[in-house]
Amino acid sequence: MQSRVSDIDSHLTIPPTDWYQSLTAAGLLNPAVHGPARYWLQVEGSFTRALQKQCSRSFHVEVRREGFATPTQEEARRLRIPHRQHAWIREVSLCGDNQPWVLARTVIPLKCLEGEGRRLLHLGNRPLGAYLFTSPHWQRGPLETGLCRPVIPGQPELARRSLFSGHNSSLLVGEYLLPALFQRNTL
Ligand SMILES: C=C(O[C@@H]1C=C(C(=O)O)C=C[C@H]1O)C(=O)O
Repeated sequence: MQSRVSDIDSHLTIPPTDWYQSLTAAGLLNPAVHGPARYWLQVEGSFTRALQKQCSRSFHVEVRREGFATPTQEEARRLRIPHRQHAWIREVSLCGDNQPWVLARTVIPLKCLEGEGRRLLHLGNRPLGAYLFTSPHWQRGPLETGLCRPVIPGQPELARRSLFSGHNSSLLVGEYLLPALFQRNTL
């Protein structure tokens, strides 16, 4: 997988994360989910759109790592694909007003890349949400809440994730909230 991550911003990497079926379940272990991040853990519709609404100047997507790689065992299980099967894995920063607000990791199984799904290989800095929410094929499943275990100071502590299901395949989108997003006191 090609990486564009430098040492300077290594805190902008995704820590190991435990996933819970609901915000309430995660809240029993970490009440921070009910704090200022709560809105972002639950907001429906396109996350990109929700972030764009919060920007005063600009929004952009920065690709950090992208390529064929092996998902984690837990991701493979969630996607119901064989453990060692490669998938297209895309990791990006979603930046508001030139600051990283969210890290996103999307695992796209081979089956999703067939036919018009090939476009997913060439998104570059265009947000995935623009593709998923303008195509009638994709349906979002329920949101899970993630509690991260940061290993480097500044890494995200809270996350959300959901499956998007297409014709006969699903992809998995995880969004990891950086404190810069919800410590801005604007919501
Ligand atoms: C899934 C969406 O797409 C967003 C864009 C992403 C990307 O470009 O890789 C990743 C995660 C998302 O937050 C969305 O807007 O809801």
